[in-house]
Amino acid sequence: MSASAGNTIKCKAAVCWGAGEPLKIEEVEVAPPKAHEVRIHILYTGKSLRICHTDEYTRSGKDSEGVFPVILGHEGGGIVESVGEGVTSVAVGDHVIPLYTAECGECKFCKSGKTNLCGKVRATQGRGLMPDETVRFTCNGKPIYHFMGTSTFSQYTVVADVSVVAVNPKASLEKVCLLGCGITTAWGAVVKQQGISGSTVAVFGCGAIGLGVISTAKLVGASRVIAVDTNLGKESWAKKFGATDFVNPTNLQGDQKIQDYLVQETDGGLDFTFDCTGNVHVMRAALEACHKGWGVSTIIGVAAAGQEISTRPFQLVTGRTWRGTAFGGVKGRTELPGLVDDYLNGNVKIDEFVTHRRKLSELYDGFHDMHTGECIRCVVDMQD
Ligand SMILES: NC(=O)C1=CN([C@@H]2O[C@H](COP(=O)(O)OP(=O)(O)OC[C@H]3O[C@@H](n4cnc5c(N)ncnc54)[C@H](OP(=O)(O)O)[C@@H]3O)[C@@H](O)[C@H]2O)C=CC1
Ligand SMILES: N[C@@H](CCC(=O)N[C@@H](CSC=O)C(=O)NCC(=O)O)C(=O)O
Ligand SMILES: [Zn+2]
Ligand SMILES: [Zn+2]
Repeated sequence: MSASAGNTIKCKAAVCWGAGEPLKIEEVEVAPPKAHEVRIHILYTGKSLRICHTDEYTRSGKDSEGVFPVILGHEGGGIVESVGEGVTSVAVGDHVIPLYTAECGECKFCKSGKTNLCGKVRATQGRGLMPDETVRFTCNGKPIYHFMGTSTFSQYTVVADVSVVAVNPKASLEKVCLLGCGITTAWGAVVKQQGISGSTVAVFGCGAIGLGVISTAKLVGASRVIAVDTNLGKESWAKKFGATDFVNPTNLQGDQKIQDYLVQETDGGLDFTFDCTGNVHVMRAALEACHKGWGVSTIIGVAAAGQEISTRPFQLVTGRTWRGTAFGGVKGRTELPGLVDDYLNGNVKIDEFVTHRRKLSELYDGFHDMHTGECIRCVVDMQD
């Protein structure tokens, strides 16, 4: 047991006090873990300079589940500081990755074998609470909500035991923290679909998610991988990660739509497409760029509250499939240790995604940097 076990820990965290407000570095109190909870010393947390779009989306007030004040962050790596009663899956000193998609192994979802969407803690998680409907964070006496069951923008966080996995300590947490979201999502979105080997693929949006989809599609043997992005600076990134072609949809002749261009360019459409933008118009284009009879389009991007997708039902009647994925369909506790080993063996790229590093005190600066479009992933050193 560590010396701090059983005591409240005072540490620094980036707190968002209200929708649309900046993050403020504050001293917070982190209560000890209750039964079936784990307190983690977070060493690194990842973000796009967009802080992984999803944190920014909640900060901005566009998330229908957003609650404030809150400690955001969901792509972290750390070391278990203490555990509550009944925790058997991780121990003090383990190197761990918090999981925003829990895996209890016992609920209807987990037992179905059909999905990674565990139901055990999702309802309380969506309300910013621990499973017992209370919070472990306070700041100046005020309770602070949790985020996605992880809250990695704090030097210490508390998570449910079903929401954390121990990984090989030989892997640098500075790198594998990124498996907490983006890279794993992209990897799973590709490897969990049959038939991508030998097929044509189009990837809309070349941030970390899109680049991860491109590199995994290449890895599994896709015959052609077309990257689509409005940001010209992404062409060299897309090619570096394995894209065979790059198209800027704003540079097409006349008023040609990107889906029409792609259908023409690929003799009837793509076998597989992926939306990695979160833009509902792009999602439609990605579906309509699929080949009649068999094309499959996967939505990965998260759209703001109130946004809806649309297309002519004829697109589906004529054999295209529209689907989506959360955390790439990956079951975190079962599969992340293997993915970490794949990284150590050189079979999964992580280092190539890291374009920026920041100190905790600079975490919010990243929100400004995000508008430069130069960042793929930024790793924040939470001790600094
Ligand atoms: N389903 C899941 O489990 C997960 C979903 N996500 C979601 O995935 C999405 C992508 O995340 P991330 O890669 O970090 O985001 P980024 O913002 O880093 O990347 C998105 C890319 O798409 C480009 N883009 C914007 N508009 C268009 C357009 N109309 N056509 C083509 N490209 C466009 C952007 O260009 P520019 O920079 O110039 O705007 C940028 O290059 C987000 O919505 C995120 O919330 C993330 C993780 C997990
Ligand atoms: N609260 C949001 C939900 C946004 C969302 O879809 N999140 C993804 C992960 S995005 C990571 O960067 C996800 O896993 N969804 C499944 C889930 O159970 O939340 C909203 O209400 O829009
Ligand atoms: Zn479950
Ligand atoms: Zn994310």
